[in-house]
Amino acid sequence: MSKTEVVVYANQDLLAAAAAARLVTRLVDVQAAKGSASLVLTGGGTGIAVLSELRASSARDAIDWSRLDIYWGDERFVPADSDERNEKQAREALLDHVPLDPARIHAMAPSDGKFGSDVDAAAADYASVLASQAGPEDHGDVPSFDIMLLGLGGEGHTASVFPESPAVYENERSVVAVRNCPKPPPTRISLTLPAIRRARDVWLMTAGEAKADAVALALSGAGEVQLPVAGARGHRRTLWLLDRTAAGKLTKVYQPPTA
Ligand SMILES: O=C(O)[C@H](O)[C@@H](O)[C@H](O)[C@H](O)COP(=O)(O)O
Repeated sequence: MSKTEVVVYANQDLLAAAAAARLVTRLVDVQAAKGSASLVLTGGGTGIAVLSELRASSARDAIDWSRLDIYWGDERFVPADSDERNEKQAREALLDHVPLDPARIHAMAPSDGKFGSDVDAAAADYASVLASQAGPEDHGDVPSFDIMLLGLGGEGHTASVFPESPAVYENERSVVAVRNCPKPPPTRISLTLPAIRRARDVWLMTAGEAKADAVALALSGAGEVQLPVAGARGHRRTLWLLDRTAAGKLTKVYQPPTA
């Protein structure tokens, strides 16, 4: 039975630093247990800030970078060298500064890659990459990711799955193309909620008052069609890492000690 935990930090900087520290601990434990680990990255300010904090951490090299598989939960369908690309931001924040095995960095295709402007082909290709990485123990065509990092929007999107969008109704495919996305840029590639739920741990990381309603609704049982982040659950654990403002509308159960 999956469990949900909520941890509230005083501010966004502390949230990012603490999430990075948690990543070191969890990835080291997973690698000690099974030799390798898999981490799914997210775009967005908080997600990239966590990677920057991980790069700066004095404990970061306790992780065996050569045995870490990197994936993305979503990607903006833009040219490879665009500053809007999640992969480029992640490389600048962390990936290009640690000794990862390049063959274990599984990026989604850019709009100037081998599929050109065909975002559907690029999404289908990533689905096949996931299928190729899944093993018999995964019982399907998506790996059981050890940790999936996700952000969320004020209206409840996560990855690039937006409320009432075609992606939120997708129950067959693991990866879809997203068009006319309310958050620019408009064309993206995203894991679907069923694929997100293949993760052992889902870590939802967000800060700011603008997210408080979505956080409170998601933690009080909102439906995933209207609030996709409510459907982002790990099959082992769902961990919400928040700053005080994003947690501002939660019940007292989740409020940090007043001291
Ligand atoms: O590619 C993206 O834009 C992200 O995957 C998106 O889901 C992001 O995580 C949220 O919109 C939160 O972004 P902020 O942390 O910047 O609020």
